[in-house]
Amino acid sequence: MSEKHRSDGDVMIRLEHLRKVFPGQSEPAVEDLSMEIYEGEIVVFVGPSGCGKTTTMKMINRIIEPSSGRIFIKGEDVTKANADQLRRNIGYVIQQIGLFPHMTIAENVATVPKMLGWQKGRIKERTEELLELVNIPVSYANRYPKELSGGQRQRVGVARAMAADPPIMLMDEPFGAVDPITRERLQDEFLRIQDDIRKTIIFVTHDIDEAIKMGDRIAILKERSVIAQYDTPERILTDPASEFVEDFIGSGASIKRLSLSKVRDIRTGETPVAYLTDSHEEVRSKLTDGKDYVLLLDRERKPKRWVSADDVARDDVPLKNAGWPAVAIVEENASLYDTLDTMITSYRGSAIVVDRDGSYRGVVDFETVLAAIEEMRPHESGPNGSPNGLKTFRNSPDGSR
Ligand SMILES: Nc1ncnc2c1ncn2[C@@H]1O[C@H](COP(=O)(O)OP(=O)(O)OP(=O)(O)O)[C@@H](O)[C@H]1O
Repeated sequence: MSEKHRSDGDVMIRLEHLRKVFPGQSEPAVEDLSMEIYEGEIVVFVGPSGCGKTTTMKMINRIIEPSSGRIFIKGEDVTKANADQLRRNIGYVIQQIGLFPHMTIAENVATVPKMLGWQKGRIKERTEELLELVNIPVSYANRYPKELSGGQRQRVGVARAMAADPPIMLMDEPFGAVDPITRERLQDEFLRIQDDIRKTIIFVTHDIDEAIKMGDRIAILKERSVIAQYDTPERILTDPASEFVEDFIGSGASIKRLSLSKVRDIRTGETPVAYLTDSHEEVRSKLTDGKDYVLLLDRERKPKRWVSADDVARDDVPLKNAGWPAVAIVEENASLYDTLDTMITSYRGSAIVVDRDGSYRGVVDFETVLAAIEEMRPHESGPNGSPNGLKTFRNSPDGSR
């Protein structure tokens, strides 16, 4: 069950012809939405402002009552179920104003367990466990929300939503109100947590890049929550269903795809290597057959320095000072996007790939990455082909693009 992008999971949430017309409005906010959400997946709702994302999400926990249509959770029709009961099974994280300002961090996290009548000891234990999970020092338990940073408040919001261990979580722009660096960290942390907890999550965002990063599946919504495409990030990027989706993805679909591919999935190259403890003669012997550089490794095979023939010409310069430091290093699970970024800023235009322990595995250069991009392209020709390949992923049925 832990594999990403499964298509064979159990359906956790089924929405059938959901519709919402707010009182006094002539147009529906949500017109006729049907979809299935698989257990353990993160489904991201993304779409332009006012298209109905929040309304749709709030109908799932019935903060907003649907005008018509039905909601099933694990096959059970909950459209008319007791709404309080329902909400206990659904954690809810909202942007910014999520926390109760007059309650301490611990009290905020304990809201639902308290409502459920848990014993004090159990609540304390759970609160501490959750604060640890979301990276908040337990010593902050008695602080008030205003004494925390924006990122910390968001973490507490996530902890609170998870308190009673609900199988479903709704997250409405949960990381929207923090700076980009904190946001990225919160996203990474949350994905790490999700790897363990495997909740079924509906995640609302404006940001297509966040959707691509967080989603096992993405629902791109148009006005009135009409689904423009509901698919995996890969499929959305490689095969956008319409011009609307293409426009929503924006420019650089190929570049965005690079954030989904890992460097370990492509063929890495080799470079001559030697050890810092080797003799100069030994290092020089590797610089034959047109090889210009040798990568020097330490005893644990961690990359340390690049050297050329000139750098090792004199035996009196110790190898640990010869050449220049090897700094453009990426882990095998780095995305191609990050790898490319590292390569661009590196002196040699290549990156050294290491395993989790930091030991040398290989090198990648622009050619390797370009070859990988080439392989990602569908092998089609004709009117859809474009020389730079950047807009050719779309496989339109009418062959018009
Ligand atoms: N309580 C309400 N009463 C009347 N109209 C509402 C209400 N809540 C939302 N709407 C309208 O329903 C439509 C969808 O709003 P909703 O908040 O669901 O959109 P959204 O996609 O979440 O937007 P955003 O991304 O800007 O948060 C909008 O036109 C909005 O004005």
